[in-house]
Amino acid sequence: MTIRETTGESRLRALCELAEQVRELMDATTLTDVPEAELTAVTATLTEATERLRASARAAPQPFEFAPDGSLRHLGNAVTGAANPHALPLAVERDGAAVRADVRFRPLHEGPPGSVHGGISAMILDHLLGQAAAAAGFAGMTASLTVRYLKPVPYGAALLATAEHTRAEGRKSWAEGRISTQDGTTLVEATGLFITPAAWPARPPTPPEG
Ligand SMILES: CCCCCCCCCCCCCCCC(=O)SCCNC(=O)CCNC(=O)[C@H](O)C(C)(C)COP(=O)(O)OP(=O)(O)OC[C@H]1O[C@@H](n2cnc3c(N)ncnc32)[C@H](O)[C@@H]1OP(=O)(O)O
Repeated sequence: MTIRETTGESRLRALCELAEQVRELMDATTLTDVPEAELTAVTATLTEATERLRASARAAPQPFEFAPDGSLRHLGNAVTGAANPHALPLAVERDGAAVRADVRFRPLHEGPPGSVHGGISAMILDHLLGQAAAAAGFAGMTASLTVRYLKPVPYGAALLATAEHTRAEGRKSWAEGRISTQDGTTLVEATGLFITPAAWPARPPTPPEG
């Protein structure tokens, strides 16, 4: 894992703006109903744009790094990374060994008709539980994740994802969390086991946010 000090904040902001535009593009692609000729024309435009971006490419997404304010961030993360178009991106807030994030899924995340794919909910919970473990000082890799799907998760609605660290034993630690509606109805809940790899420092720095 690479941790470096960030230079080129202005370029990083431009990269995050590009990623946000790509999210808009993905939404538009999922929902578009324009005629075939327009689809073909837009595809040609995007093919050209893709080649322009590939003119100079790195081997991996943006790494863990220290932001100018000293916080640890991971702009390339698939769940929280503002520079990764795959990410919602989730803005995780920490309160002791508990974390929370507002979530609004999009039609792009559809699994069953009209609701969110279960794997997407699991991904969000995996990350939240992992951050709760890290917030408690037990940053690690997910060893197991148990997800219980209680009610379909809607897209388009303002939802809340929360998680907290529950206990630790050596390099193993456990966390639990849930995705709920604003009125407190739990839609999905999860428990996870996180293991700090033996090769990691005993207590890696705890990330204040995504
Ligand atoms: C430097 C800066 C850092 C900053 C840091 C910030 C972090 C910011 C957090 C962000 C939050 C991200 C949250 C998403 C996190 C992912 O998505 S991680 C990606 C998905 N997970 C993986 O890829 C993990 C792949 N697996 C592995 O790498 C290894 O199997 C593991 C999990 C590290 C364990 O390997 P290991 O340390 O060699 O384990 P090992 O010594 O064999 O066993 C240790 C103990 O754990 C038990 N165990 C091992 N595996 C399992 C298992 N799968 N199930 C149950 N028990 C198990 C063993 O039985 C043993 O138990 P005891 O005998 O001690 O009682």
